[in-house]
Amino acid sequence: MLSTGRAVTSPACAAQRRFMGAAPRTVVFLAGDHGKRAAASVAARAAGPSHPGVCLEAAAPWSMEDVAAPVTVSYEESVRQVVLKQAALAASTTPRKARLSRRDAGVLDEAFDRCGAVCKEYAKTFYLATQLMTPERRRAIWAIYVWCRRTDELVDGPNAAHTSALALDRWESRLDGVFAGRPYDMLDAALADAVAAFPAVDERPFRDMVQGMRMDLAKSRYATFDELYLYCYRVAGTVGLMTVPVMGVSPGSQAGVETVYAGALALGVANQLTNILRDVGEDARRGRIYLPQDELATAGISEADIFAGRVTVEWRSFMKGQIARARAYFQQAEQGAAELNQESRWPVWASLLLYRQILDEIEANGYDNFSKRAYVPKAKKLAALPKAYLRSLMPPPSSQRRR
Ligand SMILES: CC(C)=CCC/C(C)=C/CC/C(C)=C/CC/C(C)=C/COP(=O)(O)OP(=O)(O)O
Repeated sequence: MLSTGRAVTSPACAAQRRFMGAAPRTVVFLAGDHGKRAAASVAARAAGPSHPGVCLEAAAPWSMEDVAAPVTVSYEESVRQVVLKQAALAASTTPRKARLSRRDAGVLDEAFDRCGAVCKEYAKTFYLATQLMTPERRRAIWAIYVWCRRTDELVDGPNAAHTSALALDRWESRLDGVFAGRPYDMLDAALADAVAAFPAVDERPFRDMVQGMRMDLAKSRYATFDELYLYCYRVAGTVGLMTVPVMGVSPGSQAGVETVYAGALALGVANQLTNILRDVGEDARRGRIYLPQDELATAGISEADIFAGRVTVEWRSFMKGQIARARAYFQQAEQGAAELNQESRWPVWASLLLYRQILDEIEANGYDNFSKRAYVPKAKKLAALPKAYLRSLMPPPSSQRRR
């Protein structure tokens, strides 16, 4: 249910339009979080009259209070609303018609085997750690992984130069087919079967990921961290929202499903920020800078510095701040990971511990991420597996709390 109240265009929206030439985007403030609402309300009054062409990106139940003072919010807040909505779907058991008949079981087995093979090839450690999960969960995770990989390849793969907005539109229609039980090919059929088996898996994060690919086609600069956050949510945080309903929350958890979803989002954001920090040089050679421009300016770093790969005092200090922020997201992810179903925790801890180590390697390289690629040596990667396994055996902290 959406309000009919006054809404205003956010500064972040204006920045986005500057970069993307997009239609005016307005986000209205939604239920909860009184402190932020008060602050946002002041911002809204300052922003002036409402804007035509309102587009609501976040939808959640309204209270009368919210109707009285709907105001603009940051992308971070609108993503938070998406997460809350996804968490509310966690208990969803409405069956989907997408399951193929028993006759097709052989075809599906083959499709899932293929998904497993792709996962094994590109994400070995993660694949290995999925072996502890129940077969139904494991195959669903592989199918989701393969869909994400194929989506990413549209803008990052060998044929990326030929990917147009139209190709992404077609890919999105195929996605609708998956959720409607009309898969296009075998790999889509595997995903259709997975989302039928786990009805709490919603189409929204999948569509948002395609939006992330659209952003990549249209944009090569990010004005603020809020803009970058939206990008990180779309291309990586969405993976967390797609997979949590499959992985499941520990029956002993008292943490609330929102904590788990927020942790999953945080892991995606942390991984993506890490990926960005590792690849600054590589991205710059493609003319791309995935770092907040306002923060670069404050640090006294110009685009020319980045293109020339200058590892200055300013750069090191800037990188320290960026790394600290990525680590904070990893920390939030830990809280969610600990509350997952025990058999699903291992792959999550493995990916968290492994990816976080890249940040240590950037430090070890003296913050030179222009000419050196930070990578985790094989021995360290292997050592992370038993460490992750031990972590996965620990009961959810919330189950230990006294009630
Ligand atoms: C923490 C909780 C509660 C749940 C976990 C939910 C999950 C699985 C989140 C994972 C999110 C994730 C793996 C996002 C992808 C992020 C990312 C930057 C992937 C990079 O992929 P590649 O491009 O293949 O990486 P490399 O370039 O390092 O090979």
